[in-house]
Amino acid sequence: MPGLDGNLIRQRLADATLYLCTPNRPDLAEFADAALAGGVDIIQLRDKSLEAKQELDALEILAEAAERHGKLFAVNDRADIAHAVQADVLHLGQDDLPVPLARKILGDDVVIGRSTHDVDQMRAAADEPGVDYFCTGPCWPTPTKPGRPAPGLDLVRATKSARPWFAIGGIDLTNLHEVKAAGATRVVVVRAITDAEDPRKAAESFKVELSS
Ligand SMILES: Cc1ncc(COP(=O)(O)OP(=O)(O)O)c(N)n1
Ligand SMILES: Cc1ncsc1CCOP(=O)(O)O
Ligand SMILES: [Mg+2]
Repeated sequence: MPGLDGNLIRQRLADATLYLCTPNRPDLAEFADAALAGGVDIIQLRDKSLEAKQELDALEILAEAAERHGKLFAVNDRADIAHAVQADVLHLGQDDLPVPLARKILGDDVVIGRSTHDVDQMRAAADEPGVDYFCTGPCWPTPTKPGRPAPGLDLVRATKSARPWFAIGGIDLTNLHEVKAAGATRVVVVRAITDAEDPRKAAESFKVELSS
């Protein structure tokens, strides 16, 4: 299956407001379908426990689900795997592969995102060549990323960029209004959708709140 054209991926990124990271799970195909039907715009496999073959299998499921819904699928950390599966998006943290190296592997038709945790990193990601979007956070300490200190909403308030950027970390439907009031229009979530009894409804509720 050929990958999407880079312009189409960047158009979808420009329209994206809800980004979901999910671990692998036995019902991954049904879960991804529900989340994407509810309005998730980008779905990332984030699961450090997987062997490469398991990761490839899970990514195939996400790629097919994203294609069915006209949305984007993302690989975390690994440019080689992103290249192998023709991912739409690669997400890189501060301790991951440098962006220029990832670009060498992936070319220009893949969106690359960056994590940032303080004002200096945020400003660097806002200007760094080869970066398409970045994330700021955690907004609140979160068990999903243990040991990562939370810069909190101050970093969201400080963030200004022409590039798309997302707030991340501890965000749920009860505190989303605070994240929006701090200036974010796009969010990344994990537990708020992966732990939801009805992932489709949870995604729909996020989209309603993000569009108002
Ligand atoms: C969309 C998105 N934002 C942030 C992260 C976190 O990346 P990183 O800081 O490299 O931490 P790990 O996820 O690799 O543990 C992400 N994966 N996706
Ligand atoms: C991967 C990552 N990076 C910063 S916070 C975070 C996890 C966010 O997870 P949750 O939405 O469950 O708090
Ligand atoms: Mg990483």
